[in-house]
Amino acid sequence: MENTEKTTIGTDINTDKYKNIKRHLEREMINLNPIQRGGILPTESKKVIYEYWDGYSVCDYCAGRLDQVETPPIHEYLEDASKFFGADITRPTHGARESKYVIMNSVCKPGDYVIMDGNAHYTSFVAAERAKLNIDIALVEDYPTYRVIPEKYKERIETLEDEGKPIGLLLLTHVDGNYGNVADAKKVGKIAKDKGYPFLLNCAYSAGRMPVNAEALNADFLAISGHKSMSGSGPCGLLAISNKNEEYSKQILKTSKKNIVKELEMLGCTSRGIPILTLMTSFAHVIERVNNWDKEVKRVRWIIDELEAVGFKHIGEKPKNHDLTKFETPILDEIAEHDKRKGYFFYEELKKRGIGGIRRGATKEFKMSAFGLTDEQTKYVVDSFKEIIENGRKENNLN
Ligand SMILES: Cc1ncc(COP(=O)(O)O)c(C=O)c1O
Repeated sequence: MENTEKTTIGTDINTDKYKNIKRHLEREMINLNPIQRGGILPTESKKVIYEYWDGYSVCDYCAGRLDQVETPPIHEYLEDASKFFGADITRPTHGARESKYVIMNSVCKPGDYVIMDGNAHYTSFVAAERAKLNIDIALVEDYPTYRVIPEKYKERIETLEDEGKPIGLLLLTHVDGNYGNVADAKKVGKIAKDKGYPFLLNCAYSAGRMPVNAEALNADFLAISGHKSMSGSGPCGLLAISNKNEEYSKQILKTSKKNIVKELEMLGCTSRGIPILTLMTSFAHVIERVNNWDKEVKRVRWIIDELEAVGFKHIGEKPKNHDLTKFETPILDEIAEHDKRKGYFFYEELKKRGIGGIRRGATKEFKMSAFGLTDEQTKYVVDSFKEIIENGRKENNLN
């Protein structure tokens, strides 16, 4: 018989505090945090959220698997995404890290070595650890450039081979999250190809901001972040797969013995609501901005020139090729020493001017991005930095 007894589970929990959660950084502010700039939704995506905000909202017409859904046009979107990324097959995931894990867990065997660059993101390490792989590092250049050295991959392959250690995968961070260096993926891909190892390109900071083509870069797989660089609501991502080596795609897309349409690595289905929907509605916007990447590169180079002239030092490769920029800022540090607000003066002065996304209290160095800002906004940001420095100098009698 059905249990109709009334329960009181959870009724003593005060849930009022969850009812009106406000975003700490106001939406109207200019957000300079590099992880945020490529995930800002265009208006068309914001509007569609109202249609799709229920739980499994994209699954109304599912015939068995997420990537095959025709209404909304997920299947078509994934085919178009493959075209856009120069790949053959694309699957939705929950983010770049999940895409990396899928590859590591399916293409490699436990105990294999994955060779990654010295700028690799922590998510590459945790994905490898979870897949029970060993990690080997291809060192990068020292301070202040930190550029990836493609030849180091060759060296590491040869060393591991000499030591009889099994290599399962080469992984390259296309654009790293500390310096915004754009690695020479094509060269690393060529090394992987010549040596016969699969090559995974972590495109969390590249695909969706700048042109990325798996075939042209000799990449077998692209790990793409929807919320970081494809104007998607988090969490979402894509895994783009080249089908040149069918052995790999067979392993990655292996289906369950019991639930025969469900792909194991996707645990059947991945992104099942708003996130995948926003990837689709933002696609036109993403295509347009990728085709305007040259303007973004010009923008960041201009910012660096302007801010180096007032005492900032840009860290990373020169010339700069990506919007994520790291600065050492000794002048801010000097002002902080004298200002009564100490290290918080910079954050507070920026906030007054409607600018956010720079870490609170950071004055020695910080990362920023102006990706997608208008020219007017870019100038406003740079002028605000200059004004804050000038005022700080004057008020504290610094030269
Ligand atoms: C270089 C790089 N790779 C991967 C990630 C993780 O991306 P996701 O959140 O989509 O897993 C980040 C996040 O900051 C990153 O900077």
